[in-house]
Amino acid sequence: MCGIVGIVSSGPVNQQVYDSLLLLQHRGQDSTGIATADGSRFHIVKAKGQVREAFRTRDMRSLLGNVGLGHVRYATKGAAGNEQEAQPFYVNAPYGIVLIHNGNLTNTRELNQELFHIDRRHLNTSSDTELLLNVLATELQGQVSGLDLEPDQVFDAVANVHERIEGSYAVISIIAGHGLLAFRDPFGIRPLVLGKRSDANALPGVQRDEWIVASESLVLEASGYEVVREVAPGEAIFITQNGEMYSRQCAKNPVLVPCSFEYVYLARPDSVMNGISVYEARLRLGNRLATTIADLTPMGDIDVVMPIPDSSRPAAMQVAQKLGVEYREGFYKNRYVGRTFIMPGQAERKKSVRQKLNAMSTEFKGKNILIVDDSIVRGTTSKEIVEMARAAGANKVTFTSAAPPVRFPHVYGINMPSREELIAHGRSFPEIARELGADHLIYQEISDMESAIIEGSDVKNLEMSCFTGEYVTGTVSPEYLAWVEATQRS
Ligand SMILES: O=P(O)(O)OC[C@H]1O[C@H](OP(=O)(O)OP(=O)(O)O)[C@H](O)[C@@H]1O
Ligand SMILES: NC(=O)CC[C@H](N)C(=O)O
Ligand SMILES: [Mg+2]
Repeated sequence: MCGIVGIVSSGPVNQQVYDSLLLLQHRGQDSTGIATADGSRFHIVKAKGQVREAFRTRDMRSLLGNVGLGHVRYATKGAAGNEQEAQPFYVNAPYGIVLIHNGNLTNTRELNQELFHIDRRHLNTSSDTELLLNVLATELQGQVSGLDLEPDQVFDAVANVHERIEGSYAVISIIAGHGLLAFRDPFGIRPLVLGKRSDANALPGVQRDEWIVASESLVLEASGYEVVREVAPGEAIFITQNGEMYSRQCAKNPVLVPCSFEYVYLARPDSVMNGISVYEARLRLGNRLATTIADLTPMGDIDVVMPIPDSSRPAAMQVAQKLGVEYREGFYKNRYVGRTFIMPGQAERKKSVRQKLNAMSTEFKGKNILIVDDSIVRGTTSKEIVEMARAAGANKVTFTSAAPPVRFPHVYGINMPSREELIAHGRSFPEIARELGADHLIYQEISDMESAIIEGSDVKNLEMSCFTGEYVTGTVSPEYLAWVEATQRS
């Protein structure tokens, strides 16, 4: 999923980009990077790890310039621990371009061939973002003849990029000496929001705006930007170094199909995405789940409802309220351990669940516990949690998930490439419950998840492939999925 941000100001942007990345840390913990443009000169710092540990004071001092972008990575293509694949990526022609990307391309094999055999471009990593940058550079090269660059030339290049690449992509890029470019794939699978505020650095008497594009609206809110709007699916925004903003629809048949998993787990609850408050969507997911639970479980069987911190809290609160059962927090969370699902490697994820959560026996002894999590993917968290609840003296453990069973690989920016690792793949509900060690297991229905998320909004469809096996981009074939399964590690 990754977190991305780009800013155009008339003063230095390094601290603003850094602060924004801290707010997006929940979207990626593998590596991080910032690029700034000082006139036509780029300054780039990227490193493994999280924002606070990656950037030193001397790095920040080197990041000069009034246009900047930043990235926190959760790897989906290439290796998580590889510094070479940390973003941003850079190419020197035309003009000099740096680029960051949230999403995952699904035609990388074809692009690799095209870029090498036709465009004569060399790629030095297995990152799909490096491919994307080189496609953009090739298409931009095709549009320009001199040193000048018109917004329409940039938009024509993006239109060609849309024709060539497939998958999900929210992209921010700086074209040296010209400005900041941002665009979103024709399905708007990954989020991107545009904001502005009056530029306090502007020269006396000059009125200009400072612009920001970011993965989540909370970044804008926290820094005093007003939300202008979401970047539309297929749309490109170009903001010159002087703060003039241009936009154009660059895709032929754009249609909004945003990722359902953003609402279930990825995004921060205080963000609004595509007009939907993530927090409210999670409350509604809890309401719907409560109805399913009430249909399937005799109420006398539950003494307390418990969330698994952090992401399931809003849903669990609603489940408790709707069922009229007490809400208790029995798992204490160590705030210094990050999100376990986005850590690379199963051994680390498993170890971290124990480091992160501890069961307080006073809340469990002799009780029938209904546990609510936002989702069960590999079952890493739920297996450990059930064991911990039992060790803490729980009588019966009912495990519930505010999302439906995850049965299919995700190829649009969440690293779950193989079916085998998904606990719900090829298993019936009783079999999954047995695997988890739970007495009962209840999942949200797919249609309830969809309605809960989009209720009251203009969004008509959601990208739900990991629940349904239906992929919105046409070329995701069984052969492609088998190739991903065979070649990608999670
Ligand atoms: O079945 P699994 O493979 O374990 O994946 C699902 C779990 O991972 C996530 O938690 P995470 O610790 O990443 O983040 P959170 O603190 O936001 O809940 C999610 O909230 C579930 O608890
Ligand atoms: N999760 C993401 O958005 C990943 C971006 C890109 N595919 C990478 O692996 O670096
Ligand atoms: Mg969790």
